[in-house]
Amino acid sequence: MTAFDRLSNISNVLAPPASCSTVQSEDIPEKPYKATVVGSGNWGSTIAKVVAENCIERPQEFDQTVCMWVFEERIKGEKLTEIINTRHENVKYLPGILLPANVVAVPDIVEACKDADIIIFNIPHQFLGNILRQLKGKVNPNARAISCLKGLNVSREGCDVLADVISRELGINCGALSGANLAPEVAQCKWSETTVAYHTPADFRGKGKDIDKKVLKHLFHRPYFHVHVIDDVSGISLAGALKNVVAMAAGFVDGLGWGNNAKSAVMRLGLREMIHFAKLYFPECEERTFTEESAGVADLITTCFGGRNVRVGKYMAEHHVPAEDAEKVLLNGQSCQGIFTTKEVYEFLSQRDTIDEFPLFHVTYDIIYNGFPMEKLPERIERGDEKY
Ligand SMILES: NC(=O)C1=CN([C@@H]2O[C@H](COP(=O)(O)OP(=O)(O)OC[C@H]3O[C@@H](n4cnc5c(N)ncnc54)[C@H](O)[C@@H]3O)[C@@H](O)[C@H]2O)C=CC1
Ligand SMILES: O=C(CO)COP(=O)(O)O
Repeated sequence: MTAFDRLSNISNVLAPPASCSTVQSEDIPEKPYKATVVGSGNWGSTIAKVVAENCIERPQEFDQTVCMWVFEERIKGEKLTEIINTRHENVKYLPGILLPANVVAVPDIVEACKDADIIIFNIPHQFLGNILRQLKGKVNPNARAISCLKGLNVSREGCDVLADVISRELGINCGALSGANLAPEVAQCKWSETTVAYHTPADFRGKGKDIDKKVLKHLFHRPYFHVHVIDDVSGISLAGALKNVVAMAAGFVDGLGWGNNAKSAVMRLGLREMIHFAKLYFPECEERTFTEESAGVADLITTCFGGRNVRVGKYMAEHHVPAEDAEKVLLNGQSCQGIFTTKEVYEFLSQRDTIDEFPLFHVTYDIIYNGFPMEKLPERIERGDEKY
């Protein structure tokens, strides 16, 4: 039985009571929008859960089935897709959380996306290029996308936010979702906020026919997951990527036992470098995205206190091991994006000859990749901080 054979059974089981629906007539589209999630890691599975809950509550607005593309692997001999579709739990990447039965795990990326009106990308960013190559020319040309990825694309040509890479490669408009959202907390329905950013495209087909900001709010907002929708796609994307570099440095401070004041200093300078980076290379960004949105300062704080990046940095300091080893020991297959982003940011700033304007990003790179002693971090950031 394929994943799709199961869909009709599932939607029968899930037909919601009429009282569940809070949809107003103006929100009802010509045909319910179909959402697909690409990715099934810690955050991918959590966002699939959030979206699937909303699809159940809004049957006139959204198709009842949410396909979730799963990078297939075997867990004790069983396929992960089969486990998800029968037990409704992602036992590897989001253990202990029951996924709604309308989340259907699909191992074939093209099949998962083929009828989607909205494709939500949620994978570690080192895998994005390969995914887009497989999807190119195969998605509905009228589809829209949202990137939940936190990372950057750096090449010889420059630096792009990932929403722009998705738009360019697939020819579909792409916004972003980013915020102070540690997945295990959101998955347990603990209250949090997030930021969604979306530009209505020039070829917008009209209300009821196309995704707009209100549809996105309905798709992602939950009583425990408060969505604020803005325009600044580049701003929330950069903030989500760059805070991972700062969190690695915050982890070094934790591991060295230097205390809260030192960690706050690193976070302060980190926020300053994040904003400086945005102003220099993405002038369309708004500074207040960094200082006022969940995707800005709040995400920096939560990641530096409870995220995987800070834990990896701390482990490196405590055990004197390379970042990749710490990632393997701590994360059971999950990914620490700060390791890649630190390198990508360093390479981009070096190409542009501006690395000296970013002493925290620079020393974090030197610690992870060049064996620079982390105890000397203050010397590097004190000196650099006075330059601008
Ligand atoms: N976990 C979290 O708390 C949050 C994560 N994010 C961001 O969301 C994005 C996705 O992160 P997570 O879902 O947490 O992923 P994760 O860190 O749990 O990564 C594991 C995922 O990578 C997949 N994978 C492994 N090898 C692969 C391959 N060769 N090709 C394709 N996929 C492969 C695995 O199947 C699994 O789904 C990242 O950019 C992350 O920074 C954003 C907010 C919160
Ligand atoms: O982005 C996140 C929280 O918003 C998750 O951060 P980590 O990847 O460090 O766990």
